Amino acid sequence: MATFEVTGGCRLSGEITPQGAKNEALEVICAVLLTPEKVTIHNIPEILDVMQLIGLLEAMGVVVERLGTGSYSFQAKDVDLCYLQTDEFRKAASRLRGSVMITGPLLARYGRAYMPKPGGDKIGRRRLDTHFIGFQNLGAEFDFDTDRKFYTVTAPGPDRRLHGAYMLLDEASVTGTANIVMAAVLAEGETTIYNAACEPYLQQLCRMLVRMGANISGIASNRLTIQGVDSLGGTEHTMLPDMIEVGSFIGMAAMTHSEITIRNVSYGDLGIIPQQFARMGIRFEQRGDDIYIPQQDHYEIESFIDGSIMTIADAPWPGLTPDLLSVFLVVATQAKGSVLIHQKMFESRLFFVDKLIDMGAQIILCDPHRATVIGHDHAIRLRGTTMTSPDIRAGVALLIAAMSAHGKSVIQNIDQIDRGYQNIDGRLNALGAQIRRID
Ligand SMILES: CC(=O)N[C@H]1[C@@H](OP(=O)(O)OP(=O)(O)OC[C@H]2O[C@@H](n3ccc(=O)[nH]c3=O)[C@H](O)[C@@H]2O)O[C@H](CO)[C@@H](O)[C@@H]1O
Ligand SMILES: C=C(OP(=O)(O)O)C(=O)O
Repeated sequence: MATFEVTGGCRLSGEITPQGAKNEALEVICAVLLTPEKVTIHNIPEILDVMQLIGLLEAMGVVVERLGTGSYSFQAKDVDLCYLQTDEFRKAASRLRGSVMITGPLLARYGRAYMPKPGGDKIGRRRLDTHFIGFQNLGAEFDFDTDRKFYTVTAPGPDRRLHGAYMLLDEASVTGTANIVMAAVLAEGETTIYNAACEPYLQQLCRMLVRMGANISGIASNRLTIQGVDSLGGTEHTMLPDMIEVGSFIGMAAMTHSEITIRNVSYGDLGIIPQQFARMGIRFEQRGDDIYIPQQDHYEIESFIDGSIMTIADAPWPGLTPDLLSVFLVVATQAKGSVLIHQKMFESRLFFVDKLIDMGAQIILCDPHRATVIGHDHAIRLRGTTMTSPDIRAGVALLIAAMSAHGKSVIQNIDQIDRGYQNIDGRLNALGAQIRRID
């Protein structure tokens, strides 16, 4: 089990550029299955989850070429659907969440798809109803083998083609919307998806599909209308920077009293994230497309206008992404003031606070969804300790805690961090951190 040994108390300085967005990568890479033509994608983060998805596509027969760092071409001329019924596929696909998005494209193009229960973070129940009810709305038949935890979907009729439909999703599921959009672009007729997720990565997916020949309107809204087409062609696509990485670096700079510049953040696509950090009292400046964070000794959490304690809660885009709440929580441990962190979407994502409490943080876990943090205002430093990363974002929150702490910390199970952050130790050490990877 790979481990980080972190020497706390080092201030960072300099510039850092965010990697391409993990969650966009998982969507757009699955979309290459929609066409026999070549699709070239730039700014792909070469992180564990993404490399596993690329490996999965290769095993399915997609010809993948690495053109340079983060640039790949994909050509899905002949896809081996039989591979999808092998144990090897089952094991590989169940290692990551994003693999679920091969279902929509395969169903659209070949009229059938198979999928094991996908992996991803163990952060509570992660149902897939939205995906499969969406496919059923398009006419597909669906079967779930409860013993093997295996899903099968089949398009209707002898021509095995999906049919456009109106649907109101019961929740704005990100991967669910991506899957249904990818199924609908090749369906016959018009599909309307209301209560669609509309975060920037979905917008990017839709724009890429339009360049491939799809007909989608309403992009960036929660109501997408898709006129099905007979086939799609190749394209070239450049991915956005990862907003979760940007947010993680802002929090890290504040916690470690560091002065850093985060380059090329695509500020307009960060939504409410900068505003939320500002409400935590963290100062920063937008400089062109960069974010400059000055060294600051204190940051004070605002109260609401009526004087009540601030709540930071997640919500579907344009609300605050749930993937940053662990970072907000750890940053609050050294703020002046108190905050309630309310993780509405996932029910098992806050248990890592036990580790922070061991380190000396003042946190009350109210229930699985809510934690109250009373900040130390840097009067008391966290103490280094040994901990295990339970999920990708808790992992990075623990890394931030360790970097700010007094003494050495050991973080085990850092595969969880590597799932989403590329060469995080190398990039942070270049700014002055002391993180040692022990294999
Ligand atoms: C590979 C990928 O892209 N993963 C992201 C994707 O996962 P994923 O697409 O799996 O997450 P979903 O959007 O489906 O839902 C996440 C959770 O939130 C709940 N939910 C969702 C929508 C809603 O309106 N109300 C609600 O309660 C769901 O029941 C589920 O438990 O989106 C999540 C939510 O932004 C992120 O945490 C994940 O990083
Ligand atoms: C929950 C996350 O990832 P996944 O959906 O891939 O498990 C995340 O990126 O924070």
